[in-house]
Amino acid sequence: MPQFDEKKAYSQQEEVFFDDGREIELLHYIYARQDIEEIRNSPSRVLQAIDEYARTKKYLMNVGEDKGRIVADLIAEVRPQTMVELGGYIGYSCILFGDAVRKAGGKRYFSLERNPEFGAVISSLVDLAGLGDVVKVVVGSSDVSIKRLHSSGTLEHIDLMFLDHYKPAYKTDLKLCEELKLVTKGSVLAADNVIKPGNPPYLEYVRSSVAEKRAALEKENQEDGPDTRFADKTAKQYAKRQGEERLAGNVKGNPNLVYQSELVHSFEPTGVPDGVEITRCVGEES
Ligand SMILES: C[S@@+](CC[C@H](N)C(=O)[O-])C[C@H]1O[C@@H](n2cnc3c(N)ncnc32)[C@H](O)[C@@H]1O
Repeated sequence: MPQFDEKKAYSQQEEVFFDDGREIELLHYIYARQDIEEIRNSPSRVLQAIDEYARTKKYLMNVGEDKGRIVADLIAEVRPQTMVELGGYIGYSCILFGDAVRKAGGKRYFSLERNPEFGAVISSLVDLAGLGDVVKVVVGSSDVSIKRLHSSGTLEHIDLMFLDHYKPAYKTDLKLCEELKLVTKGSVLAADNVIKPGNPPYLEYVRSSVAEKRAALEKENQEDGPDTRFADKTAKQYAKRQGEERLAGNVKGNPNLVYQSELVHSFEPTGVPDGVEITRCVGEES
C-alpha cells in the first residue's frame, strides 16, 4: 500500500467545496504571482502553482499528484494519439495529462467540461501552460459533446479516456463510446474516484464478462436516472448550479468488448484513500 506524504496535503474539503468563486480566485492568485513569467509555458510550474493554492488557500477537486502520477505513467505506456477526459474542472488533469500526451508523441487531448465558467478557467490555464496546440476544451454535457465530436468526424477513436465527471455518467458515457465505436479493442480507460465516493455500477460493468454483460442487457430497463446505489449527495452534486444531469439515454453499449480491469490504490490530494480503476479493452467476441 502506498504512503501519503502529509506535507503535500490539500486543504480539507469543506461542505461547499467548488463553484463558490474559488475557481476565479485561483486565476487571480496565479496571474498575480511574482514568478508568472517563469510559470508561462511550463506545465509543471502551472501545476505547482495550482497545488500551492489548494494547499494554502482553498481545496480544489483536482485528481492531485498521487493519482495523477498513476495516469501519467499509463499515458507514457499506452502512448495515445487521442485522449479524452470527462470532467475538466480548472484544468489540473488536463495540463498534467495533456503534457504527458504531447511528450509521448500524441496529437490531441479533449477536455469535456459541462460548466462554461470552469471551461473558461481550463482554457486560460492551458494557454498559460503552453499546451494550446494539443488541448481542445469542449464545453457542454459529456454525452452531447461526445456525440457531436463523433458525428462531425473530429473524434474518430479514443485511445485513452480519463473519467472524472458526474459519477452516474461513467457507465452510460462508456456505453455511448462503445456504441459509437470510439472505444474498441486497444482502448484504455482510467476512472477516478472509484473508492471515494465510489462507483459500483461502473466497476460492475467493466469487471463483467461478455456473457454477464449480454445477460444484463437482456434484463436492463433503460436508465433514465442515477443508479440508486449512489448517495443523494453524489447524484445531485452538480444540480444546484447546472440543473439536473441528463444521462446518455437509450444506450446499449457493446457487450462483446472484453475488458481486463484492475484497481490501483492511491490517495485524494487531501490524503483520503481513493483509487483509479484501469481498464484495458483486450478483444471483442463475436
Ligand atoms: C472532479 S471534477 C474534475 C477534476 C479534473 N478532472 C481534475 O482532476 O483536475 C468534475 C468536473 O466534472 C464536471 N461535470 C459534471 N458533470 C459533467 C458532465 N455531464 N459532462 C461534463 N462535465 C461534467 C463538473 O463541472 C466538474 O468540473
